Amino acid sequence: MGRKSKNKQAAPPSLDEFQGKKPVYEVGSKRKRGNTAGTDSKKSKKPVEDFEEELASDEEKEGSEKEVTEAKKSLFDDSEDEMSAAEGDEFYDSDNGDQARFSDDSDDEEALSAANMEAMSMRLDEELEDEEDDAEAELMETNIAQPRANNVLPSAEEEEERNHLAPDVTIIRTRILEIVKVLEDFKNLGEEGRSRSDYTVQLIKDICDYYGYNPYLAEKLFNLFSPSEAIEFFEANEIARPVTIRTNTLKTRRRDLVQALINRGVNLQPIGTWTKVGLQIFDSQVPIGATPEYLAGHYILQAASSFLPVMALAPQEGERVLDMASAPGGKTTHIAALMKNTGCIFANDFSKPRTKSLIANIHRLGCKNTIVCNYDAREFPKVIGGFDRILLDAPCAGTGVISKDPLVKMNRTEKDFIQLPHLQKQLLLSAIDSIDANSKTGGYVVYSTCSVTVEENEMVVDYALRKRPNVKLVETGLEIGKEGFTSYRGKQFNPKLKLTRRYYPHTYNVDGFYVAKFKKVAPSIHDISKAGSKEKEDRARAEEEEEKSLINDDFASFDADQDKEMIEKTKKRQLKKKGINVHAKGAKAAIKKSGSPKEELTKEE
Ligand SMILES: C[S@@+](CC[C@H](N)C(=O)[O-])C[C@H]1O[C@@H](n2cnc3c(N)ncnc32)[C@H](O)[C@@H]1O
Repeated sequence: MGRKSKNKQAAPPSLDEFQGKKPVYEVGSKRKRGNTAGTDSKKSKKPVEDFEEELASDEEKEGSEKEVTEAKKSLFDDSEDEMSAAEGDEFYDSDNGDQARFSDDSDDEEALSAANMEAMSMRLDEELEDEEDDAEAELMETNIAQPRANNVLPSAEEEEERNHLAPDVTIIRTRILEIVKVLEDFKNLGEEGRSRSDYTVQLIKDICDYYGYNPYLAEKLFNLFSPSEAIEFFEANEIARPVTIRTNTLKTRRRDLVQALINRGVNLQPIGTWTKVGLQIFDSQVPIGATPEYLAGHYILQAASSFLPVMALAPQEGERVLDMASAPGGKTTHIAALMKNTGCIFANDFSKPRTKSLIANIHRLGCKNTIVCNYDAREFPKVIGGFDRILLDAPCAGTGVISKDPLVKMNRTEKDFIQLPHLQKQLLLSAIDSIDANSKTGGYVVYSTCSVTVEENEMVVDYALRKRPNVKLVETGLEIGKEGFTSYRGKQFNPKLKLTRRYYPHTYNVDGFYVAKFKKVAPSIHDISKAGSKEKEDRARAEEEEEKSLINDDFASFDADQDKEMIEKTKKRQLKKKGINVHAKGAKAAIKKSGSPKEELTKEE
């Protein structure tokens, strides 16, 4: 059961209603509009830039013409070149634009335009402040005499009885909120004879039932937060993030793009003061993925959080930069823009199909300093080294982009959180070894993921710091973001991990993300290593064995005896797809002999 099934039943109270607060944002409400991407929802908004004011006054003249209040417009053409990771393969990136849709806005809602956005935004902030004051007062009152929460947890008989019935999501929702309340004040509210873990176990079970997660992932994500923050996180994963675009400064200026899009009936606003190129789209009369400006490469549909790793990388003109896992190129093209098409970018990706969308984006956005390559990035620096800066936007479990790909909720298992971190660690070491420690302008590696788990983030970074003492963590230079963990569930990390940055959907209304920035301070023996991915794999296995961490044996090895049958079947299927008769004379031998048997067959036939 997932949360969607609940919609037909009576609406249960929200967490904020339950706690005496009003929600910070709601789908399709004015509140959501006021909640600019990348702006901490609890803080007041700063004024938008001057040019928006100019545009606003222009727009005022034609205000009524530009009212764009039609409900639910599907804004995007399924543009192939910004292929979503979910479509392509198991890896995630946060720029899955085609998932973004607008929700219905109520008819009586005042249309937001460049002319009134400032006023509306201020009004919303004022309302929010009032609501927060009321909520605080209410909470104070409630705190005076909180009764013990009896019968929050179901008795054994109730459980048994319920096993035969369809789950009632209203009951589950209410219980989730009650348990959160108890856990936040266990001493006073906990029922006698019940432990904290009794409540936690029931809460995680309810989270699985209500939001549709598998128990393993629900617990992993729950453990990242306090109980109430965890529910905010799960709630935020049910809501689409704002639709955002990045101005391609190789082709236009943001103010010109704003004017062009307003003329086409697009309601938009700068994302926040932390980016000079981002725009949030509220509503549009035209498909955002098919405007002439889009086709001319003046912008790219890109999640706001995807700007952050590139901003942290801060590439300079004339540098040599490697984007290790670059498809479909949202970040590569941003790097090219910051470098003003000078220097040289190596845009690498291991997936050949994904390099098609990478190449398409590079062409559309007019990047002229970029070379596309198709290596397993663990092969670096054997392929080429000596870079000034490297971005490793690593393949990850995608736990930061669940609102775009809800399948993550059920599909991610324990195995993923062993295999992916293992790959991420190897890739990060390769990145470090491929940097020129004597670079005059750089010497930096940025590691990022669109996942929020500690295994894929702090643990990977901590591992790299231990294995490569010739690097140190430095400030990311990013204005927003929470500090990385320096300890987690009894595990201590390098204290400098606090320099890394975490992003969550419920705090910044952006996709969940993680960013760490390293500076290489000295060369090391590994820099000249000619080891390829295979040797590195073996070495990493040996090292992890030593450290007694577990790596599943089936990771990266497909030639075990029990796999033989499967390998042959796959080969046959590939041959059939290519139109080759698998029953032809000699086909069997060719299948056995070769990984790419086409040539063999042609010869034999
Ligand atoms: C998070 S996505 C990258 C998104 C990209 N940076 C962007 O902004 O558009 C991760 C990418 O890693 C690639 N990948 C996975 N394993 C790899 C490896 N061993 N070497 C290089 N790339 C790899 C996947 O094909 C995928 O495109």
